[in-house]
Amino acid sequence: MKKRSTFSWVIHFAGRKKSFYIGSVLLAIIGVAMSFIPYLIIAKIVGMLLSKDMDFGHCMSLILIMALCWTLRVVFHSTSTTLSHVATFNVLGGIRTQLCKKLSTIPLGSVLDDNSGAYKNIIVERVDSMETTLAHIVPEFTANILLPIVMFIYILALDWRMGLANLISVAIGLCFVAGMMARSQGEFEYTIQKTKYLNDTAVEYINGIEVIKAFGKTGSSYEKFVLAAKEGADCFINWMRKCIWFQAGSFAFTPATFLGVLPIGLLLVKNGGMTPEDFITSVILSAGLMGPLMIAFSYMDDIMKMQAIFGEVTEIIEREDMVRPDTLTKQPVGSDITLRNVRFSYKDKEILHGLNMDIKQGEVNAFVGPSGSGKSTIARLIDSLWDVDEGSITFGGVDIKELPLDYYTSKIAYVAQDNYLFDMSVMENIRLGKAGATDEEVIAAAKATGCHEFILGLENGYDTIVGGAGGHLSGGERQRICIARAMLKDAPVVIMDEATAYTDPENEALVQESVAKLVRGKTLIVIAHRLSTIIDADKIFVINEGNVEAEGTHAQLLADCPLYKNMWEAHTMVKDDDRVDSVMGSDARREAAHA
Ligand SMILES: Nc1ncnc2c1ncn2[C@@H]1O[C@H](COP(=O)(O)OP(=O)(O)OP(=O)(O)O)[C@@H](O)[C@H]1O
Repeated sequence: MKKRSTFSWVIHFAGRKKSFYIGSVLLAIIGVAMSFIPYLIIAKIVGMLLSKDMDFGHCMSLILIMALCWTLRVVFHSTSTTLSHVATFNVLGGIRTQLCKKLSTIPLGSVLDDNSGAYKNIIVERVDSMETTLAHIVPEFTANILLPIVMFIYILALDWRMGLANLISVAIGLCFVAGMMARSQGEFEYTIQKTKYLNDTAVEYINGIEVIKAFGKTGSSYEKFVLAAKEGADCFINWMRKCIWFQAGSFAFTPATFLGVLPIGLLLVKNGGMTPEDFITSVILSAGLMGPLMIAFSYMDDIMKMQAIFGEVTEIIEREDMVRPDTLTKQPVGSDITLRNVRFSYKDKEILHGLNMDIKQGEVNAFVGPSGSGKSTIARLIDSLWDVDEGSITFGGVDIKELPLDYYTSKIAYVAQDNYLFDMSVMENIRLGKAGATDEEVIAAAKATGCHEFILGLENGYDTIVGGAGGHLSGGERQRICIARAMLKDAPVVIMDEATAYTDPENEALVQESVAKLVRGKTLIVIAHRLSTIIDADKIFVINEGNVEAEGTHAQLLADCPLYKNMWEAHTMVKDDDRVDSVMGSDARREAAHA
């Protein structure tokens, strides 16, 4: 992809509001003209005074014109800033929309591999922090750069020597700037990096506060945050320490135009090379020359920060999308899923080593195997959350890479373990399964999965707002709402990551009941953690170290697959232990009651 400059990104994101930026620049230019006129008027009045040719009435009308110019300058400047703000909010909105869109088109792996705090930080805070710079830079920069240029050209036209005399202090100031740049090379990027790390750490700390408290890690996690804050402060102080004297030198000398203008001008007047009126005009204009430029230069830091943020934004935006066609060219027949010689790695570590699987339409399939063997990875590949590195996955005989993403995702409903519910009503959360579904359809899906009664029992029924990540509901309730959402989606294939949590018998029975209703007549792929739930499956795949070690029914595998047999024995033993525990528990209770 062609690399774009920050300017080109701004124009790109401004979309139809880019004309607002153009308008903002034009108004800023008119504002500059309004700022320039008063200087000429002052010079004119001083000239009249010197030539003893002063007409009071004329002077008063000039002063009125000056006042009008100042007023118009404020009007044009404010309008320019307003337009620029409107365009800027469009840019920020555009960036955020594109970032969010991008997160859904790049492989999920590349999103999950990154620190989640970093995404929040960039989408919310970093983008927001550009607002002031971006909104003010157009009018301010235009005015503060253009006005001195116009003034400088005017001085040159009056007397080119006076023009050049202005540059003496600028040259000295620039030497200090060059020294500053040389001393702080690399420091700026490092400071930005550390600040970003600090922000990410802060977001991560807040996100993980529940876990941190639960595991008593407040001290060590807080330490990480404190260390990041200290590093951030240290590198900033170090950077400032290196620059401060050079910065002070440049601030002191650059605006001191009188250092060159006064001696050279006086010499010219003395030798008859310039009239006193021109001298006065040049001095007045020179006095106002550098102030605006210094203001413009003070934006440099912000501009560099903005460029760094655009760098982070474009790094995400330019990531490679999952390659999928826009239109359906090959129509799948049925919904059989076939995996052939599938290989897959997370970064450099190969997890799946040439898998083959046949998942038949309408059957119940289970993936079982030791923890970390690759069950969830296979399910995510089937759900097209990642792309296979080698081999293929077909759906109804067509390679899923040849199917439009929208089409394919409409065929698969994924019920994950850690089901996410958005901070909105139960009704809206279920409706996410099918865009535009009516309330009746949502309620029908909830009834079909046996959730209707418990939803009606919530504080505001279907209008109950569930907190961020569904925090106001129990784990079992969250999962059942997600099952209702999947039901509404009505996809022919359901992938279910069986919950390992919330395994209390009552909830388990309710969830199982909901699942049974959800998958009637559909293909079910269940990642099973409790073998007792899948003994009736049509096909059980035993996954071990990224390979299919065996496949068959429960009875076949018990007879032929030692790994499955061991797992089953371990599972039934745990169940027996549970029973022993509960008996002992009731005995203990009885003893306690007697006591
Ligand atoms: N995003 C990731 N980046 C790097 N490695 C990963 C990632 N996700 C999973 N893995 C690794 O891939 C391997 C397979 O993980 P996977 O989650 O597929 O196993 P699983 O059989 O579903 O395990 P479990 O039963 O414990 O959920 C593990 O070694 C895991 O550490």
